[in-house]
Amino acid sequence: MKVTVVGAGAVGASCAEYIAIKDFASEVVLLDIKEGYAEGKAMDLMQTASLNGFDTKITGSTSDYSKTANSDIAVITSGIPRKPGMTREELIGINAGIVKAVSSSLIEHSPNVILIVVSNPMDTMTYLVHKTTALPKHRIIGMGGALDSARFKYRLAEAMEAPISDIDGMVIGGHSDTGMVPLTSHATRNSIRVSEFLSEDRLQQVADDTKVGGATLTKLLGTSAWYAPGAAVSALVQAIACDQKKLFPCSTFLEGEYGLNDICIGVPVILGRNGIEEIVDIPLSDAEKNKMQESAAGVAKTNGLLDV
Ligand SMILES: NC(=O)C1=CN([C@@H]2O[C@H](COP(=O)(O)OP(=O)(O)OC[C@H]3O[C@@H](n4cnc5c(N)ncnc54)[C@H](O)[C@@H]3O)[C@@H](O)[C@H]2O)C=CC1
Ligand SMILES: O=C([O-])CC(=O)C(=O)O
Repeated sequence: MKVTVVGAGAVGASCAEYIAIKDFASEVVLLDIKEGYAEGKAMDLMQTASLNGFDTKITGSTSDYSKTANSDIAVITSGIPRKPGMTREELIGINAGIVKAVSSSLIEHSPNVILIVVSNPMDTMTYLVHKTTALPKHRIIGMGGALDSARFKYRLAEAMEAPISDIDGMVIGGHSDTGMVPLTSHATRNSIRVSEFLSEDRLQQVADDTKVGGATLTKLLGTSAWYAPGAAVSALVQAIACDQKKLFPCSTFLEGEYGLNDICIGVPVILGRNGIEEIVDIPLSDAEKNKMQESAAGVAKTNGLLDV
């Protein structure tokens, strides 16, 4: 199993590290445009192998896509992150050109690749890849919901003073400060609805904190987060590589599911060796349906800024 990660910055390197530590891939190639940067990150990570007990071979490349040839999975993290006070949508001007060029180079060298798009604004970047490449839709996956759901579970556990392993919950919708739809009515603590433990106001606070999870960290760090994003990407890569058939919310091209068309947005999907093996269309309450429609309208507005 060969995995390429484009962008050896904060998220790309974290993602490569988690993939290596889980030891399910034979090879990880890190690629960046900064001269020597990916090679340096790869060497540094390889020097953790004997300490962390993995055999995954990590190599680096400066813009040489021949090194990525025949990748089974490729992750696109190349592009700029936001600074405090910015929205993800403001990154579109620079990141769209990068994501378009990178996806085309990846596919040229790995025609059977499954692409995972991370660069922001992620739903629009996923749509861009859908519109500008000939890849079938099940091989274009946007990562956002897995991260947002992890943050949702963190906030729920915090509010209930419960261990995170007790909590289950999911966030669908657009990966944006306003567009996320945390499914509070479906969230549970060991199969008991979280509304049994938390007041309506506290649950609303959890949902609000979840939606601005990325912005909160950006304010604290001066740039956006990388540990949880890297871990979320590695979980998707592992689900595909190991054919786990796991359910994650991912951004995928919709054709009528959730009443939406011609858009990539976060919905529950099953991930296995073929990429997105099924879109799971779950029943939503009227309030959740409305939030999903509003979220889609926001993503569509950003998509309208693309030149496709
Ligand atoms: N979807 C999600 O849930 C998340 C998305 N992100 C996004 O991921 C992206 C990366 O974030 P960070 O790693 O923190 O940024 P970073 O600045 O640390 O790393 C980005 C890397 O991309 C490289 N790069 C730029 N243009 C390139 C090109 N054409 N080819 C190859 N490499 C290129 C840069 O040299 C840099 O090393 C940002 O757009 C950020 O908003 C970050 C966290 C979560
Ligand atoms: O907040 C950002 O800009 C990066 C990101 O998507 C996240 O951490 O959720």
